Parts: sequence; C-alpha cells; structure tokens
Amino acid sequence: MNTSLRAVIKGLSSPIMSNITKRLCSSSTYNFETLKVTKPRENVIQVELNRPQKRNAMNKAFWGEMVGCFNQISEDSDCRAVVVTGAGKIFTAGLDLMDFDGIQIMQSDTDVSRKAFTFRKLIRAYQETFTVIEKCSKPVIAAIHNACVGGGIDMITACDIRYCTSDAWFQIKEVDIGLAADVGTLQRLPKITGNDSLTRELTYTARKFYSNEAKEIGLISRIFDTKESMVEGALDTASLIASKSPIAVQGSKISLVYSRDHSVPEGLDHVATWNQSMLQSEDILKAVTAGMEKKEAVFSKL
Ligand SMILES: CCC/C=C/C=C/C(=O)SCCNC(=O)CCNC(=O)[C@H](O)C(C)(C)COP(=O)(O)OP(=O)(O)OC[C@H]1O[C@@H](n2cnc3c(N)ncnc32)[C@H](O)[C@@H]1OP(=O)(O)O
Repeated sequence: MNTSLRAVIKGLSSPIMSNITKRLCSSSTYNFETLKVTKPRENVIQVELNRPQKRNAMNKAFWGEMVGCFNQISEDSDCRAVVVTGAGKIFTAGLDLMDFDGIQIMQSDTDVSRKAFTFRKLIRAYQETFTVIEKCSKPVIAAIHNACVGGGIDMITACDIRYCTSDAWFQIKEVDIGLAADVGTLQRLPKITGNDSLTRELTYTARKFYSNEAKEIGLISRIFDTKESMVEGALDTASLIASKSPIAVQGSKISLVYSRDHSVPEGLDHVATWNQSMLQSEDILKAVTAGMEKKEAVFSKL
C-alpha cells in the first residue's frame, strides 16, 4: 500500500475503518487447535490439517476453525497463495464419526420438524467450511498423500489446484455411512471432471479410486513419488503464483469461479465489468516493463 493511502486510512477514526487499517498494515498471526498454519515461503501460507493421531478426522473444532482460518487468510495482505496438507500417515479420514455436532441433534427428543431445522442450519454451516476456500481470493493448492476420504473430497474439490502422491487413494465414502454427501462433492466434482457418469458411479458405490485414475479424470493435475517432493512441488507452484500480480491472480480466481456457475455471455460480461477497473492497475505497467527488461516485477501488497 502506498504511504499516502496508508495515511488516509490511518486518519479515519470509525471502528470499521480502524479494523481495516489493522488488516492492511499488520501481518496476521494464526492460532488454531486443529490446523497448523505456517509461512514457509514469502507470501505463501501452508495450512496443515493437524490431528495426525486421529488421521486428521474433521471434528467439531475443525468445522469452525477452517472458516476462521480462511477468512483470515483472505484478509492477510502478506499471503498470495495457500497450500493445504495433512499431518501424519494420511491426508484425512473425513468426518470425525466420534465428535460430530449431529450426534446431539439426533439424540435430542425435540419435535422432528424442529430437529430438521437445526440439521439444516448445521449442514449450511458445514458447507461454509469448504466454501470459504472457494470464496478466499488467494489460490489454494491441496497436496494429498495416502488417504482422502469423505469430507476430504468435499474439501479438495473446493480448492483451486490438486496434487497427490502416487500412493494416494480417494473415496466418496458417504453412502457407506448411510448419507448423501452434502458439503460440496456432488456439486463440484462433476464440474471438475466433466464426467457425470463416473461421478455417479464413484458416489453410489463408494469404491476407492487411486492416484492414476484421479489424474485421468482431471481431479488431480500432478502426481509425485513422495509426500516431501509433493509438498515442495506445491510450495514451488504457490511461490510462482505469489510472484505474479495479486490483482491479476485474484481477479482470475474470481472470474473462474463466477464463470463456472454462469453462462459464457454472463462470464464475459462479469470479467468486462471487473477489468474496467482492474486494467487501470499499476501492476500492468510494472509487469510489462519488467517483461521487456527481462527482470522480475515486484508488486505492492493487496
Ligand atoms: C453434515 C455432515 C457433513 C460431512 C460429511 C462427511 C462424511 C464423511 O466424511 S464419510 C467418511 C467418514 N470416514 C470414515 O468412514 C473413515 C474411517 N476411518 C478409516 O477407514 C481408517 O481410519 C483409515 C483408512 C482412514 C485410516 O486407517 P489407519 O489404519 O491408518 O488408522 P486407524 O487405526 O483406523 O485410525 C487411527 C485412529 O484414528 C481414528 N479415526 C480414523 N478415522 C476416523 C474418523 N473418521 N472419525 C473418528 N476417528 C477416526 C481411529 O478411531 C483411531 O483412533 P484411536 O483408536 O484412538 O487410535
């Protein structure tokens, strides 16, 4: 941010503006029980699912913390790309079957319709846990090793880019525990793979599928031999993204997400409206000049 803008923002005294000032002028610290958040590279954040003893199963705390974490990342001007990894033996075992808000709702003896309303609120809240990844303007790369089960597929399908290890396997497990997947897989996977028939097969049968098939169907874009090489590869991609104009990268993400859910004419109209402002960015001159001079451009924080 340039000095005069900083001064103007600092001069504004309302509580909302002072929050904005804090956001723009200071870098974030992250503190979560189920997520380990680090900054392994310049302008890159790594979010590690961090319950290895429980195979990174998604417990009550996790569903809330993801929302807090990604909202914070969205506002963090020192972050331009994110890598999501899993600690320990596997990426994630999906929903924590022992620590799930639905258990209390099921056990309560309230009227069935009232229970239904409560369940609806819970499901909508759990959906938000992964939709925040899509809403986050910074590109998010999922780096998946070994198993990615149930809620794990919901999560990775909300990410921008997916890498995995050669030993990775995937399972849309929900029918095996008696439910229809409801936090994103059924909506996002067919759009990612463009294969409706296969999405239905994988959903109805809950059969495991492995890294090669995941790559063939377009769920995964790169396979690595080891977790270490995959995480390095994901961080390299994140660093490359972070070296580009944040105006260009974040505008691209917003346009891609919008266009996925709209017609081509609507998408074109949306990006025209977007770029009528963004084409005026200083980043364009910086990028073009650096390109001509064969130098690296340095872009201001966003
Ligand atoms: C509104 C709802 C929205 C969300 C819906 C989401 C739905 C889903 O995610 S459906 C899928 C649910 N997940 C499962 O059914 C997977 C169950 N786990 C396994 O099959 C295996 O654990 C796995 C193959 C993933 C890994 O096997 P491994 O041999 O490596 O580990 P284990 O010895 O089985 O487990 C180690 C400890 O972790 C605990 N654990 C594993 N998965 C879960 C889980 N999903 N929920 C709770 N806890 C889990 C396991 O109990 C062991 O704990 P401990 O006995 O204390 O050592």
